[in-house]
Amino acid sequence: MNMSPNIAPPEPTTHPYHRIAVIGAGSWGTALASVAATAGRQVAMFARDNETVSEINERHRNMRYLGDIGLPPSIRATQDMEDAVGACDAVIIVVPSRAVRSVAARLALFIPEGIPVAVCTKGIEPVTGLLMTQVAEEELDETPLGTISGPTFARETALGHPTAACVAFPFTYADRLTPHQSVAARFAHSMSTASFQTYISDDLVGVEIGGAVKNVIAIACGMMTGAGFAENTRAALITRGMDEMKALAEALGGRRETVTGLSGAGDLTLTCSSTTSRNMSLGMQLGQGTPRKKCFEGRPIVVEGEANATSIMDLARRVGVSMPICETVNAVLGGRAELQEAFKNLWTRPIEAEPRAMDLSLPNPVAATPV
Ligand SMILES: NC(=O)C1=CN([C@@H]2O[C@H](COP(=O)(O)OP(=O)(O)OC[C@H]3O[C@@H](n4cnc5c(N)ncnc54)[C@H](OP(=O)(O)O)[C@@H]3O)[C@@H](O)[C@H]2O)C=CC1
Ligand SMILES: O=C(CO)COP(=O)(O)O
Repeated sequence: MNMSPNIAPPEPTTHPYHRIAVIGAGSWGTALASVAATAGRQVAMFARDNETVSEINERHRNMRYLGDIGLPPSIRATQDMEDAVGACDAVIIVVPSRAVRSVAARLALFIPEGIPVAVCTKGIEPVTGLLMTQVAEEELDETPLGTISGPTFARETALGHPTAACVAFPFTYADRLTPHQSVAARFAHSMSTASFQTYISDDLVGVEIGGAVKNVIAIACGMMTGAGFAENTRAALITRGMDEMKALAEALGGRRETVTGLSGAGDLTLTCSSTTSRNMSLGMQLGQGTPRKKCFEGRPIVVEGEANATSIMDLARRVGVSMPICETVNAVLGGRAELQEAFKNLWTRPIEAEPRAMDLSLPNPVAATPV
């Protein structure tokens, strides 16, 4: 269990990381590279696609992702991961959850010792139930690992719309004595611009659980909207979804209040109310009856809530946390429940305490009501 945070914001004496490598040149990787370059950092991006590398270096655009947004010309792209990380002071991994382990394993071959890595992917690994930084830790050993997470649509971030995110790294004993010199503070300082506001946290578990679970709740909100339920229903799903996130974070050693911050409540607010969210959008299409194969017009889009619903539920069961909304989404996605019926069933569950500390163990009142 994390103790009280005792953390302080960056000070003028906080030294940023000057050279940042970004591994992954999709929409969020491109937006984060743009933030870092705007903050004055030297940025090297690793992209596996040759055309993307040429476009970024020559036209200062990433046509496949965010193609209409100009990028800072100082960003350098390369297809060679060793070249990207060779002279860096800090690394950002930003690939889909299914690729984090293989990317971290490859990075381990080149990364200089002691260089901090922020894993900005949102998910839980299938089978192992590990958070994304824990997956990276298995491959990168002693590397300091953390994340940057919050309500941050890539496109809006890259366009410079005011955005806020939490930079989370575990605190060492020394960090508690000089918090402004912590990895979290230095990373936050490195990524701060006039439109990208950073906050710091030492509760990596709380921040990562917020980022991973909100995607499933966003699918739930999309499903119920698409299926014709109304605003009361969405507000209930967001609020009770946050309760599920808090309970899981706490069971894993995180803090409940972290989940009320940018990475939990903030990201839920964003993604549960906008079809810019791929998770909300997938849910909405499914709720409207679109077959999965036809969603997004058949294009392969990264939808982390779909990719991680089962691993999140497996993890929740393992640590004994009840997550009825996530369970409903997982059952519908897996074809084990009919969407309308499954969401209606959420409203006939036994009465529970809010917050869930107290066990009321009351029967299902709907089932008990005489007809
Ligand atoms: N987009 C957003 O607004 C935000 C996204 N995130 C999170 O960031 C993560 C990435 O999402 P996002 O950037 O949107 O996804 P995208 O689909 O936009 O991009 C994914 C990128 O990862 C690359 N990639 C995939 N597999 C590998 C691999 N094995 N090795 C190297 N590169 C690989 C892809 O390369 P290629 O193009 O060659 O396939 C692509 O550049 C997700 O976990 C998401 O939840 C977090 C906050 C905001
Ligand atoms: O995580 C995100 C914003 O914070 C992006 O959400 P989607 O993956 O649902 O588009």
